[in-house]
Amino acid sequence: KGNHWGYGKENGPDLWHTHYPVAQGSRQSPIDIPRQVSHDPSLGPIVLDYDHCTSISISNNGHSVVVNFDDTDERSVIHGGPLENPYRLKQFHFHWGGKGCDGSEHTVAGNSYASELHLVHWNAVKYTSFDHAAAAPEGLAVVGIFLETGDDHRWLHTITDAMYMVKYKGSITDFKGFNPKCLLPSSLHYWTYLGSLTTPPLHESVTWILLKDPIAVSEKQLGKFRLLQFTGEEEDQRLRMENNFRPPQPLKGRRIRSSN
Ligand SMILES: NS(=O)(=O)c1c(F)c(F)c(S(=O)(=O)CCO)c(N[C@H](c2ccccc2)[C@@H](O)c2ccccc2)c1F
Ligand SMILES: [Zn+2]
Repeated sequence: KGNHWGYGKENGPDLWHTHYPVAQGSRQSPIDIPRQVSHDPSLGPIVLDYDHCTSISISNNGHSVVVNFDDTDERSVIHGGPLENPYRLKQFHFHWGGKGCDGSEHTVAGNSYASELHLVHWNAVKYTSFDHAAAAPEGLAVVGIFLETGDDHRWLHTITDAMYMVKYKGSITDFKGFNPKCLLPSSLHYWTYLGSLTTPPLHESVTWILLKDPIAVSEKQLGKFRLLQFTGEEEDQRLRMENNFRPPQPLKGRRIRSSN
């Protein structure tokens, strides 16, 4: 109905181009990362400076579960790697599949992971607001981290425990003092390429930085993501939030670089 986009048959990724023509643009995300990627020795390490980061809330916006941060100053930024400026952390969210199915957005040599975490940052040096940055070519930097099923992730519990408070679309609750540094894998080796948001408005404004090493989370923890609903409490339809991922898009000649 209308241009309310989603992940269902009637409003899913294959239909987004009708309201968001950029969906068929030249730098869309996600993509498949091929087995062989050119190594660029000039690419320095990515630095995640989250020590004074301030999470504010956790919310269900009908598309994903989102942890929002206070981005009114340079408290939590990433810099280095392919980035010319520091970028401020604004929010992070996840994409995941159905029971026993993979749900990452990027794939590696054709293989999907169970889930993918996105840390969304914006360039507050060059742009005056997130919304301006979000529509500008160098405006956003999103760090992607793959989740694979394995042992329990000791810190992910804080997020999955809060999920029962934001089960329905439109719900939000306090979520202070969470530092996403605890969700990083041991190695910060990464792939980087120029792409887009993977949801409408699909702005081609993202420098993607994908960490090569996945983190392990348990099937039980992933199951808690699927207790979330796409729909609001007042709606009679109860749609379980799962498979909220866009499939890989054409590379269209883009170069993908690998850190050491
Ligand atoms: N995979 S992705 O990183 O491209 C992505 C998502 F997949 C995604 F689901 C979201 S979302 O906020 O959960 C719902 C869609 O707006 C955002 N959220 C964007 C956003 C909103 C507020 C703060 C940071 C990021 C997105 O909603 C957005 C971007 C630009 C302009 C308006 C909205 C997003 F950036
Ligand atoms: Zn995302």
